[in-house]
Amino acid sequence: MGCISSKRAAASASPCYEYSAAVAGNGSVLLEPSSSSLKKNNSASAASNSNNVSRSKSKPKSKSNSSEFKKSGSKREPQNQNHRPGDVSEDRSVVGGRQSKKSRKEKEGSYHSHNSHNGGKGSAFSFRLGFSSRSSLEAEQVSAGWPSWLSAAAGEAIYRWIPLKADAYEKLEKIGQGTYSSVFRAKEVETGRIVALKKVRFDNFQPESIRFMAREIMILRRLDHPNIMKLDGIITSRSSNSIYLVFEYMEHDLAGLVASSEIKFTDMQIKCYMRQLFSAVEHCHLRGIMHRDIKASNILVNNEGILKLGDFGLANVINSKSKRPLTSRVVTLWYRPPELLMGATEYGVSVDLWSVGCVFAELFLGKTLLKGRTEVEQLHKIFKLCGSPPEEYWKTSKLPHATMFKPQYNYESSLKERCKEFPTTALDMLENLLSVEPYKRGTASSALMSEYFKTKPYACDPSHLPKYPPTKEMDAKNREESQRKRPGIRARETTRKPRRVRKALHESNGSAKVAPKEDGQDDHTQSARRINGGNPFIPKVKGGLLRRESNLKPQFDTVSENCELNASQGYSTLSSVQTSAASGFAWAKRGTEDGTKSAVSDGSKSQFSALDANFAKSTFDLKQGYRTGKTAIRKLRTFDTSELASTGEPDDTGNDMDSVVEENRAIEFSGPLLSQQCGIDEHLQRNESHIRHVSRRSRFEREVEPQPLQVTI
Ligand SMILES: Nc1ncnc2c1ncn2[C@@H]1O[C@H](COP(=O)(O)OP(=O)(O)OP(=O)(O)O)[C@@H](O)[C@H]1O
Repeated sequence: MGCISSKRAAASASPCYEYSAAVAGNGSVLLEPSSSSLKKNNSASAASNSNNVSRSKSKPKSKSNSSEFKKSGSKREPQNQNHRPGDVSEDRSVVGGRQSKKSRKEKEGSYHSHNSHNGGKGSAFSFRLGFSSRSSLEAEQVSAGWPSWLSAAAGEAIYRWIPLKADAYEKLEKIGQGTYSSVFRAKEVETGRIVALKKVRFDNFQPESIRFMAREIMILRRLDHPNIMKLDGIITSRSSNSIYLVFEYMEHDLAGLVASSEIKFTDMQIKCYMRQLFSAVEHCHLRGIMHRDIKASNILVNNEGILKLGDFGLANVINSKSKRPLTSRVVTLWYRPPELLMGATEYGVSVDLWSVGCVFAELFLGKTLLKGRTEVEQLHKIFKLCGSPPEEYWKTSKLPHATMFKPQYNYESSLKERCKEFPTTALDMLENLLSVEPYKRGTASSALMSEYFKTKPYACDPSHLPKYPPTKEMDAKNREESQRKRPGIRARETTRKPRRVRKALHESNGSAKVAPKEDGQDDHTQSARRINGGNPFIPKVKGGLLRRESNLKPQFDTVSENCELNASQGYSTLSSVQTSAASGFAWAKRGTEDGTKSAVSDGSKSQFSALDANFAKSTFDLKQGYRTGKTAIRKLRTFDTSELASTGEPDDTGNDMDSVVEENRAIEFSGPLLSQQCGIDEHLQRNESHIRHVSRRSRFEREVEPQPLQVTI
């Protein structure tokens, strides 16, 4: 296929790529160096080694070396928790030698300590490695300064790079918290440049979790576009169980901007952001990558108005030839397309277009478009907004759970009504993006060529966007927290909104993800704390049914299994709760793991009892969660390896990450998907107040617990 060159691409300064190259890139991800380059590498690393050794010997171990990072003047500077004594000065390969550019070039041969961005077809990343064995590659990488655990599990991801030096950065404050990472602002000592350090931690050096991270790195290295976050390099330590990914620093994320009450985007500004976002998505898709977690908080914006798509932790390579099923447990719930909610295991880039549609609407509305609290509710909201698909769709659908989710009544789309304030061309584009049928969503390229971008008011130039005060999702959260701590406000707010529930979830969870939220609340502070599988609050009943969830990332599934165990111990009666196939939606319960089919109880009554049980169990889990949650997280904070597990080793296509769906996965319902006539809203409200009550009580219990005395030695 020819080169994609258009005014649009030029306008966005997007490089010109061949589609065929992108797709061909899917499979071959490795590099074949010539034997001479191999020799060069060997001698380079030997040189690098001796250099490191002599440096570590000559450099006396000082106190400040006890932290991997240079000490910041700021008192708030977080210390590296994973530091072990001797990390820096005793272990020569703890941090690789990142000398001045010139000497580095001389000494390292073909290694790069930062992103070389040779982007496009010629990427070093996209050839085959010629090492005689994995162990020789490992030896090579270890001598270049990489820890062996990383090289063993993710050699390809770090191929031809050397680690960056930790003490080349001064770590400043924490700026973001993700599911499995913390993000810090930091200063590059030599240049004063501000960067973002994403700390990714692994428990017990599990190869699967390392390979998940490796996939993110490999994908980031494959991408090279002004609207996609650039990975500058990796800081690692031989002994620590974490690494830092170094990114350029971005002042804002869209979640924070949208949440700010002072910011209301104009049409031109929205168009400017959307053009940049579509350009980023187009680049990913042309390079054979689907992001699978597009949401406002993963879209970063700097003070120059440049938007960059970040967080490729769930991204995957598109492999149209592969018959391997994909996991449907991707994309944050509010941005998750209907086919994934219905369990699709074969899907493509159109999942991203749905998410982009949700972000698009959010920019206009100033709040999240579809805020389901459970997968079922999310799908219900989608059908109510976008219309339920025609009969033909259900007849021909191969989606695993399609028959279960088919609504009894057809819904007409209410999108026009809900978005009546939008410009016509924007609404047309939104209708395409939010098509329940994926093929109707078009492509990022077609969106960029749509009438929306061709009509006035045109997109403004990024440099004309206003300079915003700090508005990260985390800033918004902090603002909310400090507001809440102010006396007077606290009492009022706690009676108005069940925040305590979410806080409890947050705390018991151990990671900053929660929660169902109520209309009118700040969406994005919620999204950072959304419900996830690690939350003991989630009522997942063994053997089948209910769960109040879930925009979890797949890596946390195992955590919820642990919680499921806790729950089932004390609340086993709930496992017999049945759902109904009778009204509202055609329910069926999938066989449990041992293959038994559940009986289907009758009538709408059981629908409600399922929902009641769900919420009742939530309260149980909430209490239980305080006790078990943290241990559960600690023990089982591991990745859902379903996409990694099938092969273990990379296959020829390099697409080993992309595979097996959770077999035997119990279908998790949060209650039946009811039509509005069934009064689900009132029911949810009732349950909500029940949760509120329990959370208040449990908080009260916690508060009256005696606090341990502080002992000063
Ligand atoms: N380069 C950056 N510059 C500034 N802030 C950043 C940068 N990268 C990430 N952040 C902040 O950190 C937050 C979390 O980062 P990121 O999404 O990459 O982590 P994650 O663990 O994958 O998160 P999640 O689970 O929410 O997807 C972002 O929402 C953003 O606010």
